[in-house]
Amino acid sequence: MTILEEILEEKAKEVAKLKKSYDSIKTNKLPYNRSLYQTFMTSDYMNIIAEIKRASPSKGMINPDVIPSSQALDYQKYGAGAISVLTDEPFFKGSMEDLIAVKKQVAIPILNKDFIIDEIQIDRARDAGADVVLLIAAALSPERLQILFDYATNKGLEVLFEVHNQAELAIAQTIGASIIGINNRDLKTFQVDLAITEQLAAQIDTSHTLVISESGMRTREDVERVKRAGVKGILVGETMMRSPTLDKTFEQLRVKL
Ligand SMILES: O=C(O)c1ccccc1NCC(=O)[C@H](O)[C@H](O)COP(=O)(O)O
Repeated sequence: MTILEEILEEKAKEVAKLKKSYDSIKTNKLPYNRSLYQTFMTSDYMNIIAEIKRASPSKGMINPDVIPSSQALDYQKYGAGAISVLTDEPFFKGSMEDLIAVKKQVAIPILNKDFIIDEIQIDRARDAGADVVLLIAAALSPERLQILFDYATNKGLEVLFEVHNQAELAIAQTIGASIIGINNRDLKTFQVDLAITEQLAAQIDTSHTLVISESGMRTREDVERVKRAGVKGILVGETMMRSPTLDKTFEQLRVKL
């Protein structure tokens, strides 16, 4: 079984529990309507989605003691265009409480980074104040992706549609995704290769579609490389979470477009 299959198996259990206990009507809803697309398409600098990521399957513990609200404030202060909060608990040690804490602190768009397989997770993301949700092409059938994509967009959320290969990109384009995340990490093998961004971005009309390069961003050279491929945004987790000097890390990665 691949790690993605393991994660999805756990998600199915989580969703089953959520369906028994989650009451959207009783939830204190936080506002959501900050547009990642608008912010990123009109910026002169490489936009950074800085991630709150305590742990991961590929790296184990990364920063278990992080305080999401203060980390998020720093991200915003140093120039993040958006913040991604990994809310999966079993594999990434995150939570929806992390997302709510971040939302209350900052004014920039918030991405709920999780493994969405059901509408109820989209309701929960929206109630918690997420502006953007993630759909991973490798996780679901094209039909199910279309249904969840429509569900999220009809509720006023933006969707970061994540792809890793040619076939997944074709699905994103058929569905009409306007924000495509190219994950450089193979979720089955954990191998990271920035050439994936170069190969796939070349097939996207980047004047209309916002392309985000995800995973493995460490240096200014990495960012310059994906910039040449037409990318306007990067999603950075581990490098941010391990940085002892976030101001310098942002300075290094936030290149002029
Ligand atoms: O990061 C993992 O090990 C991982 C494993 C299985 C599924 C997803 C995984 N990561 C989610 C992400 O896509 C990254 O958190 C994100 O792109 C940031 O990556 P990085 O900057 O390399 O931490």
